[in-house]
Amino acid sequence: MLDLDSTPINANHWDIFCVVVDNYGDIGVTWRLAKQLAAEYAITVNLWVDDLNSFSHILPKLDPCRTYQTFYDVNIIHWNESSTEKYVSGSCLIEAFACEIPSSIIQKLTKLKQDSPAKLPIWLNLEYLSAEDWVEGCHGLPSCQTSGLQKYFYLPGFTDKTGGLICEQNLFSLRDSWQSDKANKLALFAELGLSGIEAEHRVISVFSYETPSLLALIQSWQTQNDPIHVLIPKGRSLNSLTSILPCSVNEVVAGQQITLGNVTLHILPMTDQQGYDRLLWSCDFNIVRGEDSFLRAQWAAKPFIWHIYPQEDDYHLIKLEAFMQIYCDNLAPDLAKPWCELNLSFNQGDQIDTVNHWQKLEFNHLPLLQHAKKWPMTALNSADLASRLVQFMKSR
Ligand SMILES: Cc1cn([C@H]2C[C@H](O)[C@@H](COP(=O)(O)OP(=O)(O)O[C@H]3O[C@@H](C)[C@H](O)[C@@H](O)[C@H]3O)O2)c(=O)[nH]c1=O
Repeated sequence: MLDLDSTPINANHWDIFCVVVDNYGDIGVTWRLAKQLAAEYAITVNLWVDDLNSFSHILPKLDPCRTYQTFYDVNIIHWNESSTEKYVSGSCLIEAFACEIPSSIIQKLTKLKQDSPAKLPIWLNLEYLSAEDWVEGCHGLPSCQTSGLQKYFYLPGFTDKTGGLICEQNLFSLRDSWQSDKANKLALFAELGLSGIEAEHRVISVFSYETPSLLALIQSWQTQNDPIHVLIPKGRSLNSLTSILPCSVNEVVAGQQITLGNVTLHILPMTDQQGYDRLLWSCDFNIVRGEDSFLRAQWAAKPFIWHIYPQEDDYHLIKLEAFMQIYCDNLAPDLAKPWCELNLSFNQGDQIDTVNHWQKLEFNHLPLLQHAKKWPMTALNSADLASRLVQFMKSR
């Protein structure tokens, strides 16, 4: 067991601080990054997280009652007042998504700046992913704090002037080898306890927020000729389906199977991130949300709908437009149009348009799939986030 009192801390270690605002995205992104830095760059990473209960949904082996534990060579520390008192500075300090590090740490850093400035860690604020144009101009900018310390803005993004996208070096080869054999997906479905799925059946995963569009889509699939399996982890998507569930949402259990005409809803347990990646690789279409599942759906090389995290004054629709524009850059207009309209209407909760655009796209499934296969290399734009981050650190 890791214990900061007894463990010698390598002065080159990195600290990543994460506040779980809601759901799993904040911890999802920082956990991916921490694992990759440890595995590919042999960096000792301390991941400080304020809510281990949420974290345990995507890392089932995590014990929410323990302050220090290590998985995949990442030191996971429950961030609270007493644990942060033991903070020892390393070479990099990442505040994820503008979560504010405690004043006790700022005081330590301020003192370090006076006593031995060369030992100050590079302090970064890792921002949310956006495809908007302004990201290039703000990525890497320094910001002087009232404490006199300097912090940099690190902005992920899709172009070479941004901080890049999280993607492990071997991810695409693992995905390709998984997808090259249909037996893999069938084995995964069996492992998850899903029955009745045959190799040629259409399988769609759903990890969305609440929206009437989801209900409309599932109702439209019910009347189709071919079987469709909808895989839904227990969570927020189900709140939109109360009118078609045989019981209340609270009574729904993982493993449950609900038949609605030609549609079978399979309720899934949450799995770890690796399991979720495999699920995305195994489905024909994925409905995803937030930030991390949105990116992983792109890496899965399958067509998807992005249910973007709603923001005030519909700002999220601007972010959605920005992404759709780059995603459709090399896509034929007669395909790009219905795909964008499907995403927009799904996000706006427009039931009629969502179903109409879905139906238009169905006939174009193959070209959309071909585009989805090409997209990951285009999006990655020569270097992933972790490698750009390591370069960024070297250049400071
Ligand atoms: C369904 C499932 C997801 N996951 C993981 C994948 C992701 O890492 C994580 C989900 O995170 P996201 O897709 O980002 O969606 P999200 O909606 O959960 O998270 C967020 O979105 C951000 C944009 C907001 O700022 C956050 O505050 C947060 O709300 O859960 C699993 O590991 N196993 C599973 O079974």
